[in-house]
Amino acid sequence: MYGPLRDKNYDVTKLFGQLWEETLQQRIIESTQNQPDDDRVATIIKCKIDDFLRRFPFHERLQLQPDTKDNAKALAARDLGNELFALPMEGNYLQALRHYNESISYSAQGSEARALAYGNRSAVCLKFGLYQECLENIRLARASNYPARLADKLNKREQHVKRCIQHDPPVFPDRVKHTPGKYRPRDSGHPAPKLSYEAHANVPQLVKCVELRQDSEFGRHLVTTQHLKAGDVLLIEKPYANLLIDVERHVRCAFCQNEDRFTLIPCEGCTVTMYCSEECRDKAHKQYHRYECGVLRDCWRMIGPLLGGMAGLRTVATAFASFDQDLGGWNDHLNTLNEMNVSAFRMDWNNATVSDIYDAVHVLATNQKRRCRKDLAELIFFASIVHRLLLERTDFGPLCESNPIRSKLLFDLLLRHVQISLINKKRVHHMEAVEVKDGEDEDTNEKVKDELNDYFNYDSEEGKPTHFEERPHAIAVYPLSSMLNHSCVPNVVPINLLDGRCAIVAVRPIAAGEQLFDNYGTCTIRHGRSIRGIYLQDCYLFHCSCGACQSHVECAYTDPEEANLLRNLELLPKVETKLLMLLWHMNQDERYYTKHQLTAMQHKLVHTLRMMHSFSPDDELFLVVRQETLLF
Ligand SMILES: C[S@@+](CC[C@H](N)C(=O)[O-])C[C@H]1O[C@@H](n2cnc3c(N)ncnc32)[C@H](O)[C@@H]1O
Repeated sequence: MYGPLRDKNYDVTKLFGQLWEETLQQRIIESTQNQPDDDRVATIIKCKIDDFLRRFPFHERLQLQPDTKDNAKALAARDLGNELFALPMEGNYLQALRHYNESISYSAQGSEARALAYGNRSAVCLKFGLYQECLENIRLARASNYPARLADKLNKREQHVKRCIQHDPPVFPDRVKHTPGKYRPRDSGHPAPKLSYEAHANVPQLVKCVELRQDSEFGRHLVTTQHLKAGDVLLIEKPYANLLIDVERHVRCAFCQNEDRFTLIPCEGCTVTMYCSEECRDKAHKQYHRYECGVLRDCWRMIGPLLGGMAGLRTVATAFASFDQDLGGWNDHLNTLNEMNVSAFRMDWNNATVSDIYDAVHVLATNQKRRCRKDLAELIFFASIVHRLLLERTDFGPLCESNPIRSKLLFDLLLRHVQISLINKKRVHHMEAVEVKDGEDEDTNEKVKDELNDYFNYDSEEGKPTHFEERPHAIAVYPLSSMLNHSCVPNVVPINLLDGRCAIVAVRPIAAGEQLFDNYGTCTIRHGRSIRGIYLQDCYLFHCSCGACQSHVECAYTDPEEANLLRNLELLPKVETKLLMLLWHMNQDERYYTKHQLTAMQHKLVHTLRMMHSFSPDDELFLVVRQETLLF
C-alpha cells in the first residue's frame, strides 16, 4: 500500500500504446505525413489528440479522481500498521511506521483517525528509544482531537517517556539538540566542497576554466580550457526544480528532503506529501505545491516509464508561482524572448531575477524535433491529460477559463518541461547502508559485483561489514549542469550535497581542451554496448560515440596494482585520508586513463565523495534502527 504510487494497471503509456494501435496511429500519421515543419507537426498532433480526448472517457480508463482526505482509508492503513506492530518480528516496527504515516496522510485535519495514527507513531518512537520524537507525536495526537476514552494510555506513555529522559542516558546522544517537528539543516560532518579554481565573475557557481561550446555533433557542451585533476570541484549549483520520488513520501520531507520519518506531518490538501515541519510545508506551498497538490497523486499513478518527466510538472508550478501567477505577463515575456540569446553561462547570476533563472531552464534541450511521431504523440497525450486535470482541480482553472491563450500557454509549458525534464533531469542520491542479497542487481556483471563489494565494504563498529550504496530519493533539473553531455566512461560526476545543491567533480585527470562528460545512468560496468546504445537512443535520442562505444574490446575493470591499493585503503579508518590517498594515486603524472575503460579507482573516488557529502551522520540512526536495537 505504501510502495510506489505508480500503478501498472493505469499506466498512461500503456493506454496510449493501445489507442495508438487502435485509432491514433492512422489519424496522426495520415495528417502529418507530408508536413515538413516540425512545429506544425506538433500542433496537428495536439489537435488530433484534443479531438480524440473530447469523446474518450480517459477519467474512467485511468481511474482519475480528485485526491481527497479519507478517514476510512486512514483507519485501514492504521490497522495494517497495527498488525505489523503486533508481530514480534524484526523490521516490523519500521514497516508499521510507514503504514502509520500513510494513515496520517489520508486522515482529515483534526480527525480522530489522525490522532490515533500519531498515537501509534509515538509507540513506535518509544520502541526505538526516540523519546523527544515520542513526545512530539503525543503533542500532535492531542492537538488533533485524541479521544478522551484513550487519553489515559497516552498520558501513561508520556509519563514513562519523561521518566526515561530524566533517568536513562539518551539512546541517541547526538540527537539531543534536535527539536522534532522543526526544520534542521543537515550536516555531513565534512566541510562543504568549494570550487577548486577561480570562479567566473558572472557565474560564481562555476570555475572560470569551464566554457560552454556548441557544435553539430554534441550540441551545447562544456569544455575545460585548462588541465584538471581528479577531485577538482568545477560547479556547485542549486536545482531549479527538485521532486521527491513517490516511494520516499513516508520517509523524507517533500521540501528539504531530510529523512524525518518519525515526525512527518501531512499536506492538508493531498494524500501524497509530507513535511518535516510547518516551515517546510509553508515554503513548499508558496513556492509550487499549491499548483500541483490536486493532481500529484494521479500523475504519479499514471506516469509509468515517463517518471523522469514528473519534474516538468514541478518546473511549471515553480515558475508559475515565481511569476506571481501572472500567466498573461509570462506569455508576453516568452513572446519577446529570443531563445538563441539566453544562456545560463552568459547571464549575470549575481543580479539574476527569478525570470532570468527561469529563462535559463526554458531554453534547455527538449529534443522535440528528434522524436518520432509516436513518441511525440505519447508525450502530447500525457501533457493533454495533465493539462485537463490542472484546469479541473487547481487555480489554473479560473485563470484559463474562457482564455484560450493562457490555456494554450499552460499546455505548451507542460509539454516543453516534461520533455526538458526527461532528458535533463538528474537523480538526487544519498548514501544508505544496505544489505547486499544474492541475486540482487542482476544487470551488473557478477565478477564486477564481487569486486565492487570487496572494495566498498566499510567496517562498522562491530566489525561486521556494512555496505553503503547510493540510493536515489529525488529527481532534479539544474540550469548549468544540464549542459553536460553523456559518456559511458564519464570524466565528471555529480555529488549531491545535503543542502540540496549539486557539485560537479572531476573523477579522472582531464586535459585542457577536453569535453566534460557526465553519465546518464548507463556505464560500462552496468551494461554492455548494445544495451547502452538502445537506452541512450530511446531515452536521450542520440548515438553515443564515446571511447567505450567505439571500442569493440570488452572492458577490463581493474588492474592488479589498483586492486591492491584499494584493499589497502580499506585499512584506513578515516574517509578524508582515503580520499587523499586516492587523489594522490590518480593524479600521478604518468598515470594513463584509457577512453574506453572505467576503473575501480574512479568508482572508489565517487563512493568516497558521496560518503563525505551525500551521507548524513543523522542517518546513522537508521543503521542502528535497522539492526533492531530495540529497547522494549
Ligand atoms: C542534458 S542535454 C545535454 C546538453 C545538450 N547537448 C544541449 O545542447 O542542450 C542531453 C542531450 O544532449 C545530447 N547529447 C548528450 N550526450 C551526447 C553525446 N555524447 N553525443 C551527442 N549528443 C549528446 C542528446 O541530445 C541528449 O538528449
